[in-house]
Amino acid sequence: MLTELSAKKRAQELRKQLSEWSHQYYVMDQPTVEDVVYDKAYQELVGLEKKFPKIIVDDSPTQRVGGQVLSGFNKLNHVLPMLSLGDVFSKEELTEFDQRLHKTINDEFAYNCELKIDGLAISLVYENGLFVQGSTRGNGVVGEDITENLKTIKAIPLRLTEPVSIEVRGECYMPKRAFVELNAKREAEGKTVFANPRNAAAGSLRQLDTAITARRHLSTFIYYLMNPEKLGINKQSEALRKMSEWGFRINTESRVANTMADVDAYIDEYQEKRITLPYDIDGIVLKADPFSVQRIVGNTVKVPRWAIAYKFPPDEQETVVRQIEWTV
Ligand SMILES: NC(=O)c1cc2c(=O)c3cc(F)ccc3oc2nc1N
Repeated sequence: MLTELSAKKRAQELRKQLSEWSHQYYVMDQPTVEDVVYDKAYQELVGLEKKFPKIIVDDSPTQRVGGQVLSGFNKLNHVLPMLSLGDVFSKEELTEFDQRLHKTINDEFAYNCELKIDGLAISLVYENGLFVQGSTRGNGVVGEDITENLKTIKAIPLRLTEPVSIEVRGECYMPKRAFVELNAKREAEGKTVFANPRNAAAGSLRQLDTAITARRHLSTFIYYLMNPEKLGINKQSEALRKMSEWGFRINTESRVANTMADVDAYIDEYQEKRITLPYDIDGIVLKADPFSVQRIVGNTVKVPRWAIAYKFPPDEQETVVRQIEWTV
C-alpha cells in the first residue's frame, strides 16, 4: 500500500539516483546507464509526485522544465560587474601583457591557461547549495534574470555537493553537433538558420518558452568563482578543481603554465586541436593563477588586468568551406 510517507522515501531515493546519473552524463560526459534506464526511473518519480504533490521539492529533476511561457525577463544588478576580457591577436602582444604584469609583480607566478569557449557569459547564484538565480551578462552591470531557462540545462546542478552560498560565472554554449542538427531541422521547416553556435545559444537562452530552451541541448563550462579567498581558495587552478567537486561542469583542457614558452605551446596545441573539439572556441584565456596577483593588479572599468584573451586568427579552412558553399 503506497502511503505519502513511503512515496516521499521512494522519491528521495529516485532523486538521488537520477542526480548521480545526470551528473555522470551531462557534467562528466561519462554516461553509466542507458537512457531507457534513466527514463524509467524519471517516469516513476513523475508518477509519485503527481500522486502526492506535497512531496515535490525545488531541486527535483522534474522541476527543471517548468513548461511555463514567460512574459519577459526581469533585469537584475550584478553583485560585482561582469567584465569582458581584453583581446590580443598576436604572441608579441601576449608577451607585452606578461611584461606589463611583471612591472607590477616582482616575484614569479604561474598562469592558468584556459580555452576561450565561444558562447555567452552567465552568472549562477547558489544559497546553501541550492541554485536560486541565473542571469546573462547584459551590459556588465545590469543583466537579465533567466533562471527558469538555465534550470532546464542539465549541466547546471540544482543542488551542489556542499551547502555553500556562492556565485559562479561561466559560458553557456551549444555543442557543434546540436547546432548542426538544429539548423538542419530549421531549414527543413523553412525557418531561418543560426549563423553560428554562439548565436544559437543566445537565441535559445532568450526563449520565453522554457520548454523550447529545454530542447536545445545547451551546456556550460564554469570558469569563475566570486570571492574565492574568503573560501580559502588561493589560485584559479584550485578554484576550477573545487567547482568541479561541487558539481559544476568544468572544461578539462585548462593547464597551469610556468613560462611563456609553455603558454605558446598551449596556444599551438589548441590551434591544431580546435577543429576537433565538440564545441566552438575562438582563442585561449590567460589568467594569473594566484589570486594574490589578481588582487594586486585588479581591474580597469572594462577589463581585468590579470587576464587576457588571445584570439585565434579566423580559421582559413572554415572560411574556404563557407565560400565554396556560397559559390555553389
Ligand atoms: N569564454 C571563456 O571561455 C572564458 C571567458 C572569461 C571571461 O569572460 C572573463 C571575464 C572576466 F572579467 C574575468 C575572467 C574571465 O574569465 C573567462 N574565462 C573563460 N574561460
